Amino acid sequence: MAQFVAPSHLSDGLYFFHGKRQTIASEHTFKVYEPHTGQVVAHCPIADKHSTDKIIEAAHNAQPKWAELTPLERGKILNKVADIIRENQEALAQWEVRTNGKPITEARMDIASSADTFQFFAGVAPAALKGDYFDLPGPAYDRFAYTRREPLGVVGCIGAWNYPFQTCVWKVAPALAAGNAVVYKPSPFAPGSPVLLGEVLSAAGIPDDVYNVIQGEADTGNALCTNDFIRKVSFTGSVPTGQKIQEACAKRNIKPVTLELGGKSPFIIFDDTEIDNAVSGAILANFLNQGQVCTNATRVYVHRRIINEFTEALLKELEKLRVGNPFDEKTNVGANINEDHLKKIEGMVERAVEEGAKLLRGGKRIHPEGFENGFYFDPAVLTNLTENMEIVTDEIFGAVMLLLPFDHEDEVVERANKTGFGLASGLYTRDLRRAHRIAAQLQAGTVFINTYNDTEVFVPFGGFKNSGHGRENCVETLHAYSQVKSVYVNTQPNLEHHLG
Ligand SMILES: NC(=O)c1ccc[n+]([C@@H]2O[C@H](COP(=O)([O-])OP(=O)(O)OC[C@H]3O[C@@H](n4cnc5c(N)ncnc54)[C@H](O)[C@@H]3O)[C@@H](O)[C@H]2O)c1
Ligand SMILES: C[N+](C)(C)CCCC=O
Repeated sequence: MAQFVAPSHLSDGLYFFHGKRQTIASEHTFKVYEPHTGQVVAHCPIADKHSTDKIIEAAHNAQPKWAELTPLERGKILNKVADIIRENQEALAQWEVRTNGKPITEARMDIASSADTFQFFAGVAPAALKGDYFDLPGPAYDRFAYTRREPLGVVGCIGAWNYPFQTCVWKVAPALAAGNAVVYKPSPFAPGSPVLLGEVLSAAGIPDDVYNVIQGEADTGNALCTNDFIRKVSFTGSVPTGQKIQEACAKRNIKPVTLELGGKSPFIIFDDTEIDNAVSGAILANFLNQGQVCTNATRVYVHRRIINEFTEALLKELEKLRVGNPFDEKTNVGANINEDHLKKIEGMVERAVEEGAKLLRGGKRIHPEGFENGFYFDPAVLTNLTENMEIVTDEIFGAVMLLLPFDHEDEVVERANKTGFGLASGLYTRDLRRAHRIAAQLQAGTVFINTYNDTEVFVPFGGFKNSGHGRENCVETLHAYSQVKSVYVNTQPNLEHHLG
């Protein structure tokens, strides 16, 4: 068992199988960028169907031995994974910054919570992966039934780029705890983190081929979804890709899918709110991770009576915002994932302004000193918006806050729910009865009251409506990575009885 040592480079060896980092031969590659410098740091080979199938087959062969361990035995190994992640928190966080461009202070939180995720599933699996017992007619010791919770086999996971390490862990920890093998395909925009996790898992004692990483784009993802050995797919990404994945999985073996998709969350601020608290909440709901957060609440509804006061306090607070070098402890906003994404955000802001929106700050690419080629965007605040503008209806996935006035509770709830998405929502008020009344009406998988973007590994996370189905981060997740078998028992077989 090799000890985990954080690598000095990730320019090759971006695959993980047979228990170690590997590379493969391929005619096609994609470029890997370092967002904070804008430099190309690797050319990663793309896995075609043949390479994908081979790695999945090895996972299929390795899985039964892993499944033979009891959940407690697997849990002991997963607890070691948590320990190794904690021991290497700083090195892993530094890699997360290089991979994604986020501020180091946020990357440290992602890594710490990933350790908690392994510890949580290691601890709950022995109690959660249990069966039931049922009496049947006759003496209880003659006829009874029981259920067993069994792993699915090999689980295919496909990840997004905004939380590369954490997204991977949210899938891999419960899948492994439930006795499955995993084949993970990261986003080509952030391919390194799952490979580092592979080295951590091996150092903790996960058997070879139980955890694997393949690389590629849509075709590789599709090859994973349509492989017969894959018994479930867990996906994090956009709604259109989620639709394609659900369709591919339905056509090939009716694979169950967990879909963690996009959002367009509302954030409602009532006029009884402490303005400074609401300002902090709105900043957290919009500019965390450069705004590239699925739960982000770009639609900030502010009661008309306080909107001027709120806007003034917000703009004053944002004067302190530091955008730039993500390794600097004082930086609040780092680099966006890539140039295309940055242009997409800029384009949405430009079109909104053309449609009549007023830009109160930011909204443009900037070139911080020393990092001129990195993908930096000055967070935007827009007002003078209408509900049917593209920027108000579509997911931006960038640091753009939209200020929308409202007058009445019923009106704002209706406007908040007027979206196909349903991932998250938030509200700020001192009136707790109103807070819970609205929480019950908001059509979203998570509601934040006087807070935003909290995540705990034991609290379910997932979407309503087009934001997906299935949950991560809770005991029930183990059920999504296992299946129930019912066993009927007759301890007194009596053939005569059955023939009448
Ligand atoms: N709900 C959540 O937990 C959550 C978390 C993070 C991001 N997201 C969402 O993810 C989106 C941003 O991420 P993205 O740009 O990486 O999303 P994306 O849908 O473009 O890509 C996600 C992944 O799917 C792969 N892929 C693309 N086409 C595929 C296909 N046809 N078959 C199989 N795989 C395919 C990509 O290579 C990538 O690994 C946003 O919409 C965001 O809200 C959701
Ligand atoms: C940890 N957060 C901030 C809730 C992000 C969850 C993953 C969504 O992008």
